Amino acid sequence: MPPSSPAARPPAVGATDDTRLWRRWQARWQHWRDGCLASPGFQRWAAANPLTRPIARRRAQQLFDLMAGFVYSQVLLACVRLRAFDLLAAGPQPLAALAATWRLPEPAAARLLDAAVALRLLEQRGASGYGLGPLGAPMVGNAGLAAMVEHHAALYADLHDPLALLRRGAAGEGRAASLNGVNGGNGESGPNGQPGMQAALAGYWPYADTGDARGLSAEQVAAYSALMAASQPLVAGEILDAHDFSRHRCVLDVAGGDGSFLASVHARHPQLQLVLFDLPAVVARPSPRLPASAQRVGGDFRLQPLPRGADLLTLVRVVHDHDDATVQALLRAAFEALTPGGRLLLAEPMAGTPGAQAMGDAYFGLYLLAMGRGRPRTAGQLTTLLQAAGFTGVRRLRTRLPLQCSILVGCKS
Ligand SMILES: CC(C)=CCC/C(C)=C/CC/C(C)=C/C=C/C(C)=C/C=C/C=C(C)/C=C/C=C(C)/C=C/C=C(C)/C=C/CC(C)(C)O
Ligand SMILES: C[S@@+](CC[C@H](N)C(=O)[O-])C[C@H]1O[C@@H](n2cnc3c(N)ncnc32)[C@H](O)[C@@H]1O
Repeated sequence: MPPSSPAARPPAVGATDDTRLWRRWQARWQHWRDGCLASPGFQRWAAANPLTRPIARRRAQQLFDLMAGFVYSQVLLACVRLRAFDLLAAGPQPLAALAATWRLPEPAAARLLDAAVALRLLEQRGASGYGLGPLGAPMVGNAGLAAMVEHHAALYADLHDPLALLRRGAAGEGRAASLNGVNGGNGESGPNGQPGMQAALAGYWPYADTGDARGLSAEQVAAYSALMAASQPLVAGEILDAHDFSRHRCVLDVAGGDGSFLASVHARHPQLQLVLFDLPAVVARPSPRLPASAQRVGGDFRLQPLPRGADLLTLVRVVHDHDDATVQALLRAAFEALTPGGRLLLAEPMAGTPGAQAMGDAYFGLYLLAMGRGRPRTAGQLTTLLQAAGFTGVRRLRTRLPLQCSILVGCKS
């Protein structure tokens, strides 16, 4: 039994005899079950037995999908690069036409199209050729999803050697844990804590490993700011539907990127005063949808106080980028900046989200490791951090697609 499994841990102080007995039985059952599932004989029997066969087939398929997932991702990437979904939005097209448009030999185009059909991204439409599939149709015109798929090239490169990534990441975490102040890095070491070590995703998000991020140039923030602006519609609608913004007077969006979220707030609630806070190079980016009346403040929230006076402060896809010490300081600064009775709204994908567990600890766990800082947190862990900063009445708001973001709201009472 692995030492970290709950059954192997010593019973908590005060555990009753019943609890100890229950844990012992649980451990025995788990040991027996693991032995069965690992045994080729049991696997053969379960696949042959009509009662257990559906379970055996489903498990085999799930394991195969885990092994082959990286291939599926590249099929999706090829479709995105060829703009296959937007192209087929107008209607199905025959193989010859698609191959000509893409300047691919017909057999190569057929290979890709058949792969996309098998993955339900596309559908075979008889004599008409190929049309959209149920998983390809939501990609039509969705610049945010297309940009997400494209930028995964950096993560894919870092995951090439997962153990090397984990070892570099562990070195970075050790260093972060030894820091006392709120200043994340000292600027001397490379991404992931190794001097001179260059990692693709850490280079894409340069603020993650920079002591004073105010010096980042327009060029350094361009790619990630464009990705965040393109993908912002995935979350803005969820947040605006979940929380009643009309009860507020002034919204401060901290680390709000180029103002895309505030622009969506403005489109629904034009009466609200808006303040955008982000790194100087980010707030300087043009954002045509943001009204001229919106105030733009450039700075590093680890090094300077936040603008005061808002009665709603939003942190959208921000906190998971940072280690606990930085988050604690940021939440305290947010508490200070809000007017009495003001609200803090924190929105991001959260670990342990029912039905989307893989998104939290698997996808964002490794994503943020490759990025060089931060970790996915559960709603419970975030609630504890919010309460420690002084917020009361912290509650989770319902969102339609928790895969994309979950929301917590707390009050400065
Ligand atoms: C017959 C008919 C018409 C219907 C019957 C059946 C029916 C009701 C079907 C429903 C069809 C439907 C409405 C489908 C909708 C699909 C949707 C909305 C799909 C959405 C997918 C969203 C995805 C895949 C989101 C992915 C998000 C990702 C990968 C986000 C990554 C975020 C990152 C990397 C953030 C980075 C920031 C940092 C650095 C961590 O701070
Ligand atoms: C993942 S992006 C999210 C942007 C935006 N909230 C959204 O959801 O589209 C994180 C943002 O935090 C900003 N940021 C990171 N570290 C910061 C710091 N120390 N001070 C101010 N902004 C920072 C980045 O520039 C970036 O715009």
